Amino acid sequence: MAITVDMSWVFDYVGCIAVIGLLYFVLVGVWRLHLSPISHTPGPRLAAMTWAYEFYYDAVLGGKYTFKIIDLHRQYGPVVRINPDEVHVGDPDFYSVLYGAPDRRRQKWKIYTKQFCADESTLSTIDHDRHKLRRAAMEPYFSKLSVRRLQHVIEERVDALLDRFQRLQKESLNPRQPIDLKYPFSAFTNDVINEYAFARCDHLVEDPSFGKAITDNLLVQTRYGKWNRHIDVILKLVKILPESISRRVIPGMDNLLKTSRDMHAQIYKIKASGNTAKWKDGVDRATVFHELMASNTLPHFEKTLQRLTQEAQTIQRCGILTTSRVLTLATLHLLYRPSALRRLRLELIAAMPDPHVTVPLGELEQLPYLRAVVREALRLSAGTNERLTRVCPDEDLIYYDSASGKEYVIPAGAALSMTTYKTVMDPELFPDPGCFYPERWLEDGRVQRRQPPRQCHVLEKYLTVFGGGTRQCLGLDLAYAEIYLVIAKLFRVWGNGDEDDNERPLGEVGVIRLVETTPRGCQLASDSLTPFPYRVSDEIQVIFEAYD
Ligand code: HEM
Repeated sequence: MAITVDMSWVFDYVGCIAVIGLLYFVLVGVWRLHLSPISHTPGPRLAAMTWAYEFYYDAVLGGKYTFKIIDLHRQYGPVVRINPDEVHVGDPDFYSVLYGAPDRRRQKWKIYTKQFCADESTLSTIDHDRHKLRRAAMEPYFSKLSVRRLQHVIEERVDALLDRFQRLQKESLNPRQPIDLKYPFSAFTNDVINEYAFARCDHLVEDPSFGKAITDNLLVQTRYGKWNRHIDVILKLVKILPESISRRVIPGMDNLLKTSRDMHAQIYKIKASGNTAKWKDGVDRATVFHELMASNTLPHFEKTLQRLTQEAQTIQRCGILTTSRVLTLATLHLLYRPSALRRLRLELIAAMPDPHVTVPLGELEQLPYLRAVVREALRLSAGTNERLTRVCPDEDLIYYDSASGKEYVIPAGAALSMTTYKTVMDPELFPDPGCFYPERWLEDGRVQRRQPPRQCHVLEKYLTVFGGGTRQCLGLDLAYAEIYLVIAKLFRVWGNGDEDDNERPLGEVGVIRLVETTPRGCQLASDSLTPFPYRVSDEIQVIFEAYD
């Protein structure tokens, strides 16, 4: 006799769950489209209804949402809703309103900070007052004054880098083998941040591959930021797996964990030696963590090992690829535009007649063309090329669109963002935005003959690559110091083969040749917090030909 099992209850349950699910999605959709405090903002309905819209551009297409947002502004105007909870403003003049003066409270947004995977760091701190407290304790260490006082620390690494460039051909089995510039420059910025902030040096500049694996791992890690923003649970799960497994699941994970362990051990040592004779032992100057531990303003609960390890990791991560990208772009564009390089070198030779004599940073920063080159390289790097999101907890922000006469009120508590890449690539502000024209930063600068000169001090306010307001980059002065010192010293002694042999300036050591690389090939292909495109074709290949 056949036994029949009544399965109808299973179908009843499934049907019930499906109806509840459908109802939930309908209600969420109605809320997002019609009832949410930002429902009046223009934008694609799909983006307003579901996160899948952004996820598609971020994850499926791979870092394309910034470019899509720029398109959306063309279609919908200066204010666009880009996901269920966030509004994006495309007007560069709104920057100071959004990021605010020091007395305006600005919070970060949880969904934005998830990508840093370091919730307790200053960078990820959501609350305005807590951020202020954490930042104030570190600020003196990264101030302009401190950076100038430690110029010799940075300069020692610049000299090591230049030394290495001179030896490259002799060290290589194939002297015609080009190198990808991002590796030596990332090795340099890595060494500097470790020396400057932690009084330790891994000597990546002297490493045969310039610490290639470490840079590659950092690049891979920047990609996880996007995924983590959407589905952070995956990384959380991977982190609790045994390391032998997690390193196989996620490439670059072993480096992330190793850095975290190293930092942890280093901070543990400092903490353990507090109030003992060993405090500051083994370092020739107090590190930022000695200062943080000793800080009277930072309460005890802010000095935990876990928090300070996250702080150390973000300082390191923030300072390496960003600055290295600017150095790489400056070198590429100067080699590609001989007239700009010639003008820069004339200025450097006059300012540094003996290339071995140290020129104070303050003097280098006053050289007009060098200053213009640094600004233009920063502009082309776009800093972090993703939007920076803020929440204004206690004021509505009002945007008035003069073209349409419309006023948009963005209510307190809503997530609001702007993208520096959009500003620095705006042809209205920077004609021919993809091209390298340091001249636009000179007082009477004009990019093309037919264009009227623009006042460069007017442009300065649009160079927002370091962010703005209370959350502006903490390492700004350190980054400037690295960029000025490398570009000045590098191009003081290396040319591009433009001069006759008998015109060679005193101290010139060789020629840098660009190999099969064009600025067009190196334009931004995908957005991420760290401005490096990932495609292999974006390598910037050069050969250093040292004179005998
Ligand atoms: C050209 C190089 C650099 C660029 C373009 C850059 C850009 C930025 C930007 C845009 C932010 C704001 C992020 C946000 O609002 O969420 C930021 C924050 C930060 N940067 Fe940089 N950065 C650079 C170099 C450095 C260096 C060398 C350090 C090393 C100390 C550093 C450390 C930090 C830290 C700690 C923060 C968080 C500040 C805070 O939240 O108060 N950056 N950076």
